[in-house]
Amino acid sequence: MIEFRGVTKRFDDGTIAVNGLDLVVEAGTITVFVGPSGCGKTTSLRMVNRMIDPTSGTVLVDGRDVLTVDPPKLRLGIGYVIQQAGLFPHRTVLDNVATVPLLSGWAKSRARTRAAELLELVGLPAELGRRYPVQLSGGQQQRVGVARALAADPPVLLMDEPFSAVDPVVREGLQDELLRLQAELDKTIVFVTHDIDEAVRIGEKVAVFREGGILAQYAPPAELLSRPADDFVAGFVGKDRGYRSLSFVDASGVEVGAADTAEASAASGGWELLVDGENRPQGWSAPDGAVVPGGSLYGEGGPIRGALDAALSSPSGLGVVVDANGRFVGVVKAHQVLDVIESRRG
Ligand SMILES: Nc1ncnc2c1ncn2[C@@H]1O[C@H](COP(=O)(O)OP(=O)(O)OP(=O)(O)O)[C@@H](O)[C@H]1O
Repeated sequence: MIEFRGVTKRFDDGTIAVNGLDLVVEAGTITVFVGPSGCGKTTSLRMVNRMIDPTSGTVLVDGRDVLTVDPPKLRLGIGYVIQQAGLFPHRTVLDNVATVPLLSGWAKSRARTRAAELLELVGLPAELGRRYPVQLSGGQQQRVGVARALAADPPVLLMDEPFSAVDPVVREGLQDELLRLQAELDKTIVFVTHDIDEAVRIGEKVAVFREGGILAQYAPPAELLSRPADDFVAGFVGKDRGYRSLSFVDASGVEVGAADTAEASAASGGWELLVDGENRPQGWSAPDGAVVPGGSLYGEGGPIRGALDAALSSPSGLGVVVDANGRFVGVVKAHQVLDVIESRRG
């Protein structure tokens, strides 16, 4: 657990970067610090591993005031990942990952074996270990940065805009990878970003900072979207928040209709779903016989947002529901989904 108690940071030039921060990061969770530029996210993060010390107040890691722990010792238990990975350019990927174990006194062969395991853990092929950082893509470098931070198996991981230098598609892949890793490793992670979509996607709790280093709201993502504390947070979480909040609502109660393609056709004014030999949707046949691409597919059991999107994006107006193997299960209509949302308003 990480705890900020009345933490303020005033730099020598008088800038107040963090102002009276009170916040608890629960062990084994991903907490995201988000907010506009200059609102104190990085300063708050760096007070955890003592790259910056507070002017007043206390930061505790597992109940210990960090000011009572020697910084090098403290940092052995706290992995740190930064934007563009911050890898050592003249060391191979494997040696980059082995850095911390070597610093902790491990024998070289053991450190390298561990480094190889970590590359596998973050989804990189072993042969990349022999390359130098410049010979990797941005996304691969970020994975190496994560592997390096995990090398000493620290209980705490600090991540400062780790994925912001890569394009949106790679970024989403890295976010998924982080969520997968976290399900396995159960670290206490603090993740800084200025991207609210990234924050609500990966955070179990999200701290929204405002200018002047003030905490505006600290809540689970669903609550931020459905009940922003004030106009600043509402503005920051942005447009479409009603729709986006459906990402956190389950779809129980939405009836999936007509599990066969012929019936789907009857219900849709001549539109017919096309499936392959494995019953996987391939698009629609329009009433005039033209073949058109399908809309988004809704994976059974997913959040209700996916069901609504499938219906809205389908050329026939029938959202296509598939099982975990991508096989056709049935169809949903937008009004059915909306009826369920309405009925839950209570
Ligand atoms: N060493 C320093 N001396 C003086 N002011 C500083 C120093 N470091 C940061 N600041 C100021 O403190 C404030 C908070 O900075 P910080 O880097 O924590 O913000 P941030 O929210 O992480 O911003 P960004 O998203 O742009 O990285 C800013 O106004 C910044 O200019």
